[in-house]
Amino acid sequence: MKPILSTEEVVKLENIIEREGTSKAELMEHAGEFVASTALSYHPKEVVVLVGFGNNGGDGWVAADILQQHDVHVVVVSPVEPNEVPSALARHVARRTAGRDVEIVVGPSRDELAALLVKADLAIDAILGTGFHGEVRPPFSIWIPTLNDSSPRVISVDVPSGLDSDSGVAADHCVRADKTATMIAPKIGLYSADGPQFVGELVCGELYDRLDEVIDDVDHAAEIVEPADLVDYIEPLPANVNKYSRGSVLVVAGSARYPGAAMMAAKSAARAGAGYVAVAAPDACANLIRMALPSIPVIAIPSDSRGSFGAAARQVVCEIAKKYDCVLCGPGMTTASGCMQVVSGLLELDVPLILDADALNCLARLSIDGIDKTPELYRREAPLILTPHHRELSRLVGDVPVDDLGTAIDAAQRIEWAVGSDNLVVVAKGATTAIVGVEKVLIPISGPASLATAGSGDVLAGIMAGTVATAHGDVDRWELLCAYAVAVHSYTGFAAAAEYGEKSVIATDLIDLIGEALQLVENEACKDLGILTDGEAE
Ligand SMILES: NC(=O)C1=CN([C@@H]2O[C@H](COP(=O)(O)OP(=O)(O)OC[C@H]3O[C@@H](n4cnc5c(N)ncnc54)[C@H](O)[C@@H]3O)[C@@H](O)[C@H]2O)[C@H](O)CC1
Ligand SMILES: [K+]
Repeated sequence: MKPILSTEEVVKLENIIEREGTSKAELMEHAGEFVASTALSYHPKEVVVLVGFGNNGGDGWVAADILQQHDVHVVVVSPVEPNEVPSALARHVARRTAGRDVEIVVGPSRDELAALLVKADLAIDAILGTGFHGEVRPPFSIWIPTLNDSSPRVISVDVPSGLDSDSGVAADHCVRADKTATMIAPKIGLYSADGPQFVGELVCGELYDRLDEVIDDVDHAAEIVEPADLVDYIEPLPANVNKYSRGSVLVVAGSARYPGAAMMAAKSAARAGAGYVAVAAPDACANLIRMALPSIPVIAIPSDSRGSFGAAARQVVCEIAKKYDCVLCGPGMTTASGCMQVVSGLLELDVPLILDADALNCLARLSIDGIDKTPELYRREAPLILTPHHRELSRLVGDVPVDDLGTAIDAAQRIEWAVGSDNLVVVAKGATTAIVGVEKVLIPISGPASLATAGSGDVLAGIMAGTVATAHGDVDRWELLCAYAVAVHSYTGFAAAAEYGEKSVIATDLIDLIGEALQLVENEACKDLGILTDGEAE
């Protein structure tokens, strides 16, 4: 796993590295080398390097120097003369670069800058880095839109200029990068809020060869899960299994209004590998589900007058649920009072439980001012996985706003820390999904925007249930298991976008591609680990 840091932790890490004997000046040299090598991979002939007042600019001055030594024609665009750069570290490298054969343009007008960019085939954005806050001031408020309107490829140094490296909020003017070359470790803002829209492809330069020895001396805002980290969950199906030993799932879901959600979740759980999946649905929609899913037994549960779980549902559902390896509750269920009772009953059972969709809304309603204020509601011995999107997560914590990765992690941690159990995982779904455990935050492989379609969450919940059931409780880290399920869901998105076109994917497409997605995750893991698959070995 690869750590993601807050800006504060990056600064702490720089100080630790300095105490270990590598100065900030040396780190700046390495940062410039990394930017230059990233640029050289495009074989540019004419490069414009835009530098700001601070150390981000310093990285740019170093890169300009190296590129020029590789026979690239370089123009550095600076707001001030090299001698007047305020940061001492950056001033030192600016003067050095100025002493070589590099063209320097100080304080160009908008038109002069545009003319320089027209001639270039690559631009390096070293205007603002982690020191940026607020709104962009002149001259950068003129430079940035001019750069965004120009044609060359753009590499941003550390963060796209104008992006807050912690919140990921983009200022009115923010560089839209093709590639971001970040330093030491990715900053959390690159994944949060507007970050993913501006970052382009992300590459990271470690800058310090003993980074592994010091990286755990600072807190990690999150960790990126790579395919190789998921290898423990990739296992062939043993020959001697039966349908029950493969893992069983009970999907407690559906209503007369939303029977489809139960169907999609159940079918997804089966496609994800569970050998026996059953649905417990209100009798008002049980027949409909039965007809749609011939391979899945459907247990009819007493309904209320509107076709949701009724008052007698809790006892019936809980009696059945005890027998399964995993229970998934919520898709299409509504928040009728019978549903709230079903949720509170399932929470009391000793069975791995996933609460999704309306089960989360029921849970929110069972508390008064956020579930974190009444942890006894959801504290349990058996594993509990909550899979809220941002609105559901906000409701769970008493309507505290949740609208980006940072606020989602904060809200999920409130829920986690109120209970403090290793068996509780909050999968905070969003453009970037965060899997929040009591100690760690994991960022699994993100899927394409095609996944933002109605029913996609039901498919994820089903994949999650199938994954939990097939693990049979033999799980060291529930967060990592959830990361596997999210990765599989992400790959169904890639496979479906390739098959149907990215705008045309609908949730039912994803279900039939779960098998392909399981294989894609396995292939990526093998690639990461340098293991040849059978096909490649032949
Ligand atoms: N992380 C590392 O280990 C390394 C990072 N390096 C690079 O250094 C920058 C951070 O440098 P710093 O000098 O702290 O900040 P910046 O260069 O981002 O900017 C400071 C500069 O910008 C001005 N400024 C701030 N806000 C605004 C605004 N709203 N409008 C206009 N100007 C603004 C401020 O006045 C300062 O002058 C990091 O990102 C890396 O690129 C090291 O080089 C290597 C190690
Ligand atoms: K930058």
